[in-house]
Amino acid sequence: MKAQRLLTYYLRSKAFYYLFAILLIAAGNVIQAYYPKVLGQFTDRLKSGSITIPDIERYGLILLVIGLLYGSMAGLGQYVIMRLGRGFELLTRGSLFRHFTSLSESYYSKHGVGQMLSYVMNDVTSVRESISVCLNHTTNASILILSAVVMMLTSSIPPFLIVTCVAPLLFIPWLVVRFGPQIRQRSMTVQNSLGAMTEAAEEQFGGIRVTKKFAVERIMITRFGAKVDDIKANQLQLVRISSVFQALLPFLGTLSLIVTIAYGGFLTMRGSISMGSFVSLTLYVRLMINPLQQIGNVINTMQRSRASLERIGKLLATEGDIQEQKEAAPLLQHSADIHIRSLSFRYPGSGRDALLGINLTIPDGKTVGIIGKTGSGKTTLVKLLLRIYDAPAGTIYIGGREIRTVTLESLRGDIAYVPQDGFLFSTTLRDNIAFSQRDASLAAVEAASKEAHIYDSIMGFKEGFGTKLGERGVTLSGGQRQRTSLARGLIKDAPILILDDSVSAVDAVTETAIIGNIRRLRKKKTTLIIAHRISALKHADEIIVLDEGRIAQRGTHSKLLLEEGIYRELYRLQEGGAKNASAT
Ligand SMILES: Nc1ncnc2c1ncn2[C@@H]1O[C@H](COP(=O)(O)OP(=O)(O)OP(=O)(O)O)[C@@H](O)[C@H]1O
Repeated sequence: MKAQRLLTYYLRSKAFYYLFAILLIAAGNVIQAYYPKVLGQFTDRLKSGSITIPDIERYGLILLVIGLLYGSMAGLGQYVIMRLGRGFELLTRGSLFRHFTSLSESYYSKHGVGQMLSYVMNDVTSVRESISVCLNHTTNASILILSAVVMMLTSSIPPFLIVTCVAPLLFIPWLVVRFGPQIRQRSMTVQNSLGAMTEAAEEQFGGIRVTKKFAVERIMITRFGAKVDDIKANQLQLVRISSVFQALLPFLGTLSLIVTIAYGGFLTMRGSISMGSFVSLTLYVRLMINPLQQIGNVINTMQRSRASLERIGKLLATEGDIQEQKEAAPLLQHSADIHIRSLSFRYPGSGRDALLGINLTIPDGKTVGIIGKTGSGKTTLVKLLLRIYDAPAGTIYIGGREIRTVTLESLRGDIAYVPQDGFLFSTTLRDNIAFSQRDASLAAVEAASKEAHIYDSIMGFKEGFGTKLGERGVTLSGGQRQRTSLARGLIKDAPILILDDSVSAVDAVTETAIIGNIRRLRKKKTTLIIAHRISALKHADEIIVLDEGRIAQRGTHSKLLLEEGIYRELYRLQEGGAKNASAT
């Protein structure tokens, strides 16, 4: 599993530091295990009446040194382990992010942003905590228990007494086998419900404006409340089983202590062992109760983190649907003509074809317009051109090359795609426009903004192109956002430009001006204009009318106006609307 490999790789690469930390903690605990011995000797001296004031000072000093050494060594060891844990967190988050960027749109359409955040936040934190807590507590506990056992065995306490006293602890492995898988299973359920809650939260926050406009806050609160209740129920189940498990381990320790006091006390009364041995034995057994609690903690945490590791592993094993061929070469730019041959496409899991039998040629340097009712397959065609989804083999060619045989970077680099609602990042307007051309000069950014008719709006902001968007910046209107996104596409000056309803949110006058600019700029460059308004594409060399995934009509604007069909009907409706509007 990839996640486990990531963990093993990290632990191996930092093995030296981990070893150093473990040694420090171990040494601290070995030193701490001396204190019952010191107290036992002190008790015997006290009881025999041979103790002097300098002896008391000496014993006090020894205990102080034990405390200081233990505190500093174990503390430093813990610090190193915690630091390394943070390093793992960083590495895993980076790997997950890189992996997310390699996944295809079909993954994102099925998994919400919230769920992805949950992997990056909850699961990674859970694994990080487990590394730190497990190493820390395991070292602490095992060394302390081992030291206690060794010290007991090397003391004057009879071995049969030691074995009897620690016998209840032999049930620990049984408890681990009994409870471990259940804790892991329930942790998995909790992590899944946490993911669902983060996803719901992300969706609710994203849609908060719509919620408010429709005054359905109560419904949204109820829906979100249901997710929270789900987590609560799952977490309570986990807490219940974890608590029982964690309580049983120290309970076994308490049983040991009871046996020690009863049996050890009996032997002391009979004079079989000294009072000092009895005190030491009691302290040793008591010393083991805390480590036992820690072991319980470790096992709990480990089971939880195994659940998270499994989730991360599954995610890392998911591969993007769109894979680049090993022998893929860059798209040659001799010619930017597009050929589509008998293309039919159906989305994975969908019951109907989004495109059916499409044959289309866009000669190099020509402009083609695509119009059609909503849902007729216009955007699907673009997604296939960009390989957001894979079209069947042998159906799409650019510059004479089947698009599956070219590198994704060159394919997407040679196409400037301007969607209807291009996402703008929370950064400056300049950075948003120069998104794919990071080194573009301010003059180039300004020129693209002028072509997209957004320049004046930007200059109206106090900080011009340095204006920040998003949470701490300005909020653009729908039309301003669209034109900023258009400027981002135009600055790319790519061999192929695709406008997907990219001027739908601007007024008719601005649209005419923008289309005029695009015609001038793209005179000898391949351009695909998708629009609902005929005015945006009537100048195209060829216009395709899509209807339910098929090409219903094709031709120039004037030819299509002469034909009976969807185009003429649309023209009649749109022109009629425009005339009515101008008449009123
Ligand atoms: N990811 C998807 N999974 C399944 N079906 C999809 C997916 N995306 C689109 N579709 C379906 O494919 C068909 C064509 O959608 P497409 O987005 O291409 O239409 P469109 O012509 O661009 O519409 P609009 O003008 O509204 O943007 C529709 O029936 C739509 O429901």
